[in-house]
Amino acid sequence: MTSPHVVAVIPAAGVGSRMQADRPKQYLSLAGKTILEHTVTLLLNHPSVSRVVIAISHDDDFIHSLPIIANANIDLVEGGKTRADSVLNALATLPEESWALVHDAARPCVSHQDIDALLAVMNNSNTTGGILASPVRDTMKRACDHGQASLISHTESRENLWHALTPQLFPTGVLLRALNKALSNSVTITDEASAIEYAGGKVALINGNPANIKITHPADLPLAEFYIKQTHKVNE
Ligand SMILES: Nc1ccn([C@@H]2O[C@H](COP(=O)(O)OP(=O)(O)OP(=O)(O)O)[C@@H](O)[C@H]2O)c(=O)n1
Ligand SMILES: C[C@](O)(CO)[C@H](O)COP(=O)(O)O
Repeated sequence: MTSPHVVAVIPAAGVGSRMQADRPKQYLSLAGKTILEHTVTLLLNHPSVSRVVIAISHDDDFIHSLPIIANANIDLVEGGKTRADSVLNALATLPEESWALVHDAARPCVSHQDIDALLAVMNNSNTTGGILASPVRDTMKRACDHGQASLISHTESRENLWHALTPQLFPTGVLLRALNKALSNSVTITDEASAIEYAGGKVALINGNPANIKITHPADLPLAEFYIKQTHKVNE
């Protein structure tokens, strides 16, 4: 049986406002390469990934300075106003029968081992697809919504609560239709799984390494640098 066509989709069209850097965070340097180069390289080097599609901002001034972009298995598409729009634009260029492995550019520390565990969902007929996720480990508090951020409103149960990570893996055609349905109904979509859930699909949670952090704030950079050095040893 031929293995399904898996295409990595990398949303990389954000501005990284929370990072407060002089450039979009995916172009900040970690361990000698940009964050985007780390992410693209690890996906290109995975044996099950046939192509990589990167969604970039229409005014991206950095992408063409990255040597890896010349790779024949990389396509660039224009991103959109939101992450979901950027993913949609990339999905529109893929074969309907492929599987889309959607992974944030800002998550350069994912391991091939975790990607292998996620890919197994393609053989599970009981679910639409799956996502890497990590169980919540802290007590969760909901803040008061009276503008007093430091006050606790109440404690939420953390039972069965998970952090959604990426990659998130779904059949391309199913995901495209689910995203279009959710967005056309003005549903707030912050990950692919929420669109699949909205469309009535079943999403498998695959326990992933919490080192697969999304670089969001300045404090994440030294942590990501440490994890990247660990992940390189594992992925090689
Ligand atoms: N319109 C957008 C917004 C985000 N992203 C991408 O989605 C991923 C996760 O989003 P996030 O961490 O929020 O990145 P930014 O939107 O850049 O960050 P911020 O919210 O701090 O501005 C990032 O790789 C980002 O580049 C995208 O492709 N298109
Ligand atoms: C997709 C994601 O990384 C899963 O946790 C997250 O939803 C992205 O959120 P962001 O606000 O776009 O960074």
